[in-house]
Amino acid sequence: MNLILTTDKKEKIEKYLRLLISSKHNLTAIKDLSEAYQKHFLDVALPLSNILLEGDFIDIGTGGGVPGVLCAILFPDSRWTLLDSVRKKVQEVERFVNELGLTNVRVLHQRVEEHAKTCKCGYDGAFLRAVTRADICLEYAAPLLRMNGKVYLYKGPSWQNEKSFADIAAELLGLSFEQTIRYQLEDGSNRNLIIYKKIKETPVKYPRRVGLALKRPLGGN
Ligand SMILES: C[S@@+](CC[C@H](N)C(=O)[O-])C[C@H]1O[C@@H](n2cnc3c(N)ncnc32)[C@H](O)[C@@H]1O
Repeated sequence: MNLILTTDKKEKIEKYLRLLISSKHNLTAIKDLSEAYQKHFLDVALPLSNILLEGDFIDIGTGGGVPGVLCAILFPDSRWTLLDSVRKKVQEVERFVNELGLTNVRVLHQRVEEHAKTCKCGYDGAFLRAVTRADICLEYAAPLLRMNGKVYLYKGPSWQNEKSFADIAAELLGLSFEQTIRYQLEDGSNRNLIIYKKIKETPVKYPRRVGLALKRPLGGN
């Protein structure tokens, strides 16, 4: 991995993973630190080895804070909004952020469709891991990005089936497929970081009202 991990970052990553796996709110099925290191930390960090994240980013559907908390530790000069619609998750992530002393993170309890309506966003990047099908993720993310901003989707092998749906949605949303970064975890699982770039204004009708992206996905049913 090309990422340079200072002692301070290593300590924060371990502290965060310990907080995550010991939370009484069941934010992850993983309860073992070395497994959390592999399946949460390395899953997030490996594909970012040659990427420098600078600017304003959003982690949509952050759950227990993955990937947002880890990215905020790895890239301290970037600013992160961690968003989730489930209050108890957001409160728990807020606690983690305070315990870690991260000053480049804000945590929001909101549905992403509502966030798009209430903020004049202009994020440089939107990250989504394990949220929903790729075309729905793109509808959530595109309206929040500035021009040339990027969507980063963490996907497993399901990506092969999702790509055709995602490409239909991308065309409607003003996004262009940029790159797939393929990587493998120690247990042999194949992973992908999929990157789309905003090349045109997203029509103002997106995202559609709450729930519609899921009910009638742009890529079709
Ligand atoms: C399976 S969890 C994944 C959490 C984390 N990203 C990870 O990789 O461990 C999906 C999360 O997305 C959130 N979510 C789903 N739809 C959402 C929406 N429309 N707005 C905000 N959060 C949403 C859920 O509440 C849930 O916490």
